Amino acid sequence: LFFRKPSSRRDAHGCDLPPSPPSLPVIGHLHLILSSLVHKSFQKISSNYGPLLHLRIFNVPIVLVSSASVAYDIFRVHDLNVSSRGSPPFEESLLFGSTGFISAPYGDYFKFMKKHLVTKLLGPQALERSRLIRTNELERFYINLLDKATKKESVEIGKEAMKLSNNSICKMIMGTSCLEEKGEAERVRGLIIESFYLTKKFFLAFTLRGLLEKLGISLFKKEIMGVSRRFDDLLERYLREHEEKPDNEHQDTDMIDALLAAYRDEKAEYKITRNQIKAFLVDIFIAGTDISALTTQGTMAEIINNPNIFVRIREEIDSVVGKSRLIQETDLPKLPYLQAVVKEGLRLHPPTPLMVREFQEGCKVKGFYIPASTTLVVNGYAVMRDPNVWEDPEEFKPERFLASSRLMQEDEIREQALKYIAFGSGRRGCPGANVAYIFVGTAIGMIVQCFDWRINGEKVDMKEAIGGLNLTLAHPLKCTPVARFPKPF
Ligand code: HEM
Repeated sequence: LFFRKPSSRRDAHGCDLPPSPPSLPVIGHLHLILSSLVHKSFQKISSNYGPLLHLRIFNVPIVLVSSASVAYDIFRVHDLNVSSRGSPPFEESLLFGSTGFISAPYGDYFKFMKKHLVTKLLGPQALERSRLIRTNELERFYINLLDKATKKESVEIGKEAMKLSNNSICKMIMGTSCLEEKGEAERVRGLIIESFYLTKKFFLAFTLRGLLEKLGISLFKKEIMGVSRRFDDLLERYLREHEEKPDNEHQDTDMIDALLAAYRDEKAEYKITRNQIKAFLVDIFIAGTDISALTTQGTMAEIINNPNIFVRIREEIDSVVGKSRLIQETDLPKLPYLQAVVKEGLRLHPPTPLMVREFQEGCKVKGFYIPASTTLVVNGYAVMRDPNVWEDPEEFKPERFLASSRLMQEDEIREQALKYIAFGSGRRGCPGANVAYIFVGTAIGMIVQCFDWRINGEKVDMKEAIGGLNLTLAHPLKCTPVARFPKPF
């Protein structure tokens, strides 16, 4: 009586919806994903029923994708159709609101902001301009660990790595001086941490927004607006300071200058609002800081559990960098094994295991019909552990990412590339991948180059948990550094 097969809905050409596991009345498939590790529940469903499924949570239709081959078909043929994420439930909030960048539909506002994001912050030339900021922050990270080593104190790798990425991003966006004087980076970090505690609630409100709107309920609005207001105070103060700088201090190369100029210019190519600038900054802080730190933590945990990998990274760094200076980001291209280790860390422990989009129009995928407004969930965790395309998918084997000598057809290369989907794909793929590789690569490089590590017990416990919406270790990695060199660099 309770389980029912979904009615087979078809399009005008007689095409079926993708297959669907048995569902319950009213709640649909909710009971199948109630565990705290939703990506694992999704992975289990797809290993039982297939890599392309149609699910329903209450009245919300979802298409779940769990293989490289289906992800390839979607991003190759339907990328534009899935380049929006659906409108968020809180219009006026800077945090998770509709003025944000991450939730913006693929259109003029999104393209305008993305152009500035790439040219002024995350593109290769912008990254070259801000290199000194990251070099100084890496040095600070090193000095801090050295201090802990002298005092024989343990550190939480995730927390320390978060300081590194947060300080770097804040300074890349907001400049060095104002931050150091007033401790603004600390304040931003506090707000980001609070935001992470709210992401799960936001996701629930987002998924059920249609139903909640009909019932006149605005779930979690008060808490989310509270954090939004505090972000607003901080960013408004910062924008005003930026506007009040004497003209000769404006270099006109920084992203905020360019956005404020567009805000003031009546004839700008896109007329942005002040709220849009602030919501955009909130999104960059949230997207860029904790996720890089979680990657550093997960990857370091694997390295500590695999001492032979630790030794091989150190040997590579010693042969390229030597023993008389600290690793720098310009060394990374000459350190292929270290890069492979970071990629393997992201494959096994993707901090954002689920990617959520929305089909704007009805379409066909692998011969199945997908109606317009269906939510798309790509389970990157399952794709990157798919036994059909990865050898020993559960093992930490960085060598798999070292250049292969086999020549592949262009299509095969793209399909193979989509089996590694840690940064998503297509127009809405992560624009921060390059800087993320720098943060994680230099952090891990320095940690291995300069310190040995002691842990409590034989092995790091790799049990997973979800913090906010991100995948993390259930027990934060705590270990004690032992300085390798008698004198600091
Ligand atoms: C290891 C670190 C990181 C990982 C694993 C990661 C992963 C991702 C993923 C999976 C997405 C969704 C992509 C999709 O829907 O296809 C995303 C989006 C995004 N990421 Fe990252 N990211 C990282 C670091 C960063 C950094 C450092 C920044 C910026 C400073 C950043 C900025 C963004 C932005 C703005 C978006 C939204 C893009 C859009 O909506 O078009 N990310 N990221």
